Amino acid sequence: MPESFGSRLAGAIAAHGRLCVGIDPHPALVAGWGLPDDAEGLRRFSSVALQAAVGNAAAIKPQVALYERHGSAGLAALEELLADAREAGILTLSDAKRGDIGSTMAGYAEAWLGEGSPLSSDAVTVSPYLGVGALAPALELAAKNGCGVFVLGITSNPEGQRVQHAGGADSAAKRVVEDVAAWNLEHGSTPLGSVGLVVGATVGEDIAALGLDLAAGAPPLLTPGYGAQGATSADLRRDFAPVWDQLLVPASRSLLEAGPEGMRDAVLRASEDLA
Ligand SMILES: O=c1ccn([C@@H]2O[C@H](COP(=O)(O)O)[C@@H](O)[C@H]2O)c(=O)[nH]1
Repeated sequence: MPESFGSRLAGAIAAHGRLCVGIDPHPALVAGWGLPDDAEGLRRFSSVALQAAVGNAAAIKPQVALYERHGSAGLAALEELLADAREAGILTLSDAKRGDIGSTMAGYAEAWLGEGSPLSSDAVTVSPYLGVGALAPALELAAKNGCGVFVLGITSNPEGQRVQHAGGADSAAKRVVEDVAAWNLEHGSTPLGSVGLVVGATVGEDIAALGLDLAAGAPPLLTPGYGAQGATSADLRRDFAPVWDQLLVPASRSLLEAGPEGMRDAVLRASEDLA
């Protein structure tokens, strides 16, 4: 059996800290970096962002949508980034938010977690709207290949609440958290589970309100919202204190806005802020 993703992630956090560098080639950022908004521009953008992250962060998180804008040429740039990151020894978490019925989910799983697949990543984000059970092909392939899956729990955007909080004390979000805990408890949760949750840094106060037990099954917690969306390290320390060791904190625009020359320093500052 390969080393589990939970174990690999815990090792990466111990070695490089809990920052995850988001690589989001928004058109305005690409232009601000003096690059053309085409596949070649994305390639150069990704390469500089990767170099800023290597050795200074636990993982990178490319935002797949922003590569998909350029069709197959954009995805080729993403494939190159993933290969370069693998070569550099930094974990890759592709933010693709995939989700479908089980038989189709198997296709997504092969694409993002399959051994030797062009877009193969260490982990991928998935949506549980069709049921956590429908994600089984991804969870199973991840376990087989030593990869990880991050399931949307409570997201950082204000619009998420209407769906995710639905059900009150037995909310949709709570059921997702419970299903992820059950999977990790059955398949391994030491030092961390290999199935994680996305829990927005901006909605940390909702954890208690919804009665979410984020410690059960030790899911890694990806907490978008730190930086550009307004959440601070103080917010994270207040709301996530009992599960601090499970945190993988992504930041994209707040690092990328520093530009190609300033990005490495921005990464170092954020990493220090989260230490
Ligand atoms: O709940 C969620 C889930 C995913 N995201 C993604 O994270 C980054 C955040 O970027 P910033 O520039 O650091 O705000 C982006 O790729 C989102 O699609 C999220 O924000 N919230």
